[in-house]
Amino acid sequence: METLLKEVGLALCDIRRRKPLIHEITNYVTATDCANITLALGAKPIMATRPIEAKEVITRAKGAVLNLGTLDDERLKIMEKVAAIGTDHGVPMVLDPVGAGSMESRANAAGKLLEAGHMAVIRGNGDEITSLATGKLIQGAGVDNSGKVQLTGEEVSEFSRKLGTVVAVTGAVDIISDGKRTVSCHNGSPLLPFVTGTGCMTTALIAAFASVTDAFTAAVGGILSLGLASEMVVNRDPRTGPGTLRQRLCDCVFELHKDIYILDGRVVKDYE
Ligand SMILES: Nc1ncnc2c1ncn2[C@@H]1O[C@H](COP(=O)(O)OP(=O)(O)OP(=O)(O)O)[C@@H](O)[C@H]1O
Ligand SMILES: Cc1ncsc1CCO
Repeated sequence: METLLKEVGLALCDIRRRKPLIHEITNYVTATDCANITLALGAKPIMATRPIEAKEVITRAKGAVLNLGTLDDERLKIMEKVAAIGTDHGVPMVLDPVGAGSMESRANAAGKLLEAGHMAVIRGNGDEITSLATGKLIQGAGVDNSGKVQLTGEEVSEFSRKLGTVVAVTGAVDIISDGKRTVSCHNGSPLLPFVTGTGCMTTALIAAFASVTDAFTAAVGGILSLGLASEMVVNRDPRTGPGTLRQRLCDCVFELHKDIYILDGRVVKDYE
């Protein structure tokens, strides 16, 4: 585990040295938060959605986010195009299947993107990942984690092999698998679900890490970065509520340093 956490720390240094461009096609609810947290980590976000810009941006990017949060038909077409071109150019892409846990139309859209290109990582909550891997929708779930699905490391590993990508399931405990290695991350704060877009922000951080390291290390790095930053915010001020947490998350991501993962990261090998 020490090696993995050291790799994450080195990847953070690489991001800060190289300042990789990250093409983020995300939703209008959380776009600003995603852009700011990407900058706070050390990468450079660009939110480009005009059809004519798709090729120009994805071919220059070192990583990409495809987030289904506020999807429309035109945006889905652009994402399909970006998924295909990004795959041809070897750009690591992270799919965030927002809402695919409860909406058939979103699950279908996610399926189209998985056909259009190769995703380095799929990051979602338990509802979303279960729906993509099994086709089962979770009744009544919205875009937020319903908490009804508690996946095991074995299941996430199986989903990773089935979907052919690294799968990162977030929640109170996060589980990450590349089908061979599976770990669980135990950092974070119970306040995080009260701030919309913390999943979207995690996905943006994973894409930044994926631009400098392998997909599995990237998923661990993005998740730990958000979790550790949230702990820093809450530990410094016991009166922290959702508004303060949102405001201060970027400050604490900005403060992260290479050794923090090994010092404070709570990561456990889950299943092989
Ligand atoms: N109860 C909790 N305790 C600690 N950390 C949590 C908890 N719930 C979620 N998290 C963390 O919050 C972040 C977002 O995870 P979550 O599963 O809530 O995403 P999401 O449902 O996709 O969010 P959104 O759609 O609002 O972007 C992750 O980094 C996760 O580790
Ligand atoms: C609330 C909400 N609705 C669509 S996207 C989004 C942000 C969290 O994913």
